Amino acid sequence: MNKLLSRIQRVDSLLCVGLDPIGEDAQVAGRLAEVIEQTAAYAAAFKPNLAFFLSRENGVALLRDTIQRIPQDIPVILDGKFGDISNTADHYARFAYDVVGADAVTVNPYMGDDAIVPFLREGKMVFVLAKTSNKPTHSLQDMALTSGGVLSDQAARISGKLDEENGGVGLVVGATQSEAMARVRELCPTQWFLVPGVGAQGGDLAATLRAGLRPDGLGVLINSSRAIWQAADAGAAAQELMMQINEHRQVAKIDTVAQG
Ligand SMILES: O=C(O)c1cc(=O)[nH]c(=O)n1[C@@H]1O[C@H](COP(=O)(O)O)[C@@H](O)[C@H]1O
Repeated sequence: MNKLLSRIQRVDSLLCVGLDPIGEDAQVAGRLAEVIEQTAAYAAAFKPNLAFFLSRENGVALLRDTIQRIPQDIPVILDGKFGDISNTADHYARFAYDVVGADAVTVNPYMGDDAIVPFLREGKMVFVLAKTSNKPTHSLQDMALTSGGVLSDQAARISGKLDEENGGVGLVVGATQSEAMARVRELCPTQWFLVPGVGAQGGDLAATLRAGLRPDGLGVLINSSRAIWQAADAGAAAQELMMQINEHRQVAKIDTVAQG
């Protein structure tokens, strides 16, 4: 959390650069190096997605090299959407933190809080999936609870409780879900949200930030993967998105002041 906060302050950015490498194995290492170099100045964090590495020969080595290439002061969120019994989760945590050197992970809360706890470590952060950006035909997250609200609210509450007890726990809320974003922000007023879904998935940046930003203009990390990776100039694409985010942060701050 400290690493994230100092990085955000240093570059005045809430942009998370997603690293979902697509393309031939032979070209991918070079493109990863290029994207990291061109976008680092605008990145509050990087988020490599594990699937895009595991689908290649020597994917774990490529992931480790990629994380090592990222400047030390920029947090790395390994997006593995891990979620298994605690004994197994402990091994995923060792992989993420000790083998490849990530600072944070994404975790699927379907199996409950004991699937999340093994990832809680001093100096590390965990982002728990709450309301994801996809729109499935058959959704679990939208299922009504007998106690009121929907299942994704329960994921938010679990993450809130773990954050209260341990610190370092945030949530994943999709940028395509601005209504849900507002509800999750009510349930979790102080936690950090990792927000994928702008760019290629068409999420509404303005609505997302209006609903998700905390009154201090922080609390949200906006991720973009394909839109940056596929850009002719990845640095320019990252800078442009960072600036758009900052404009909305200004407006949100002005609105907050106006509302008293
Ligand atoms: O946990 C995630 O990062 C995630 C959660 C979610 O709800 N939706 C979502 O798209 N993601 C990830 O965020 C990235 C989005 O990529 P783009 O749509 O290319 O920007 C991918 O790595 C997804 O796996």
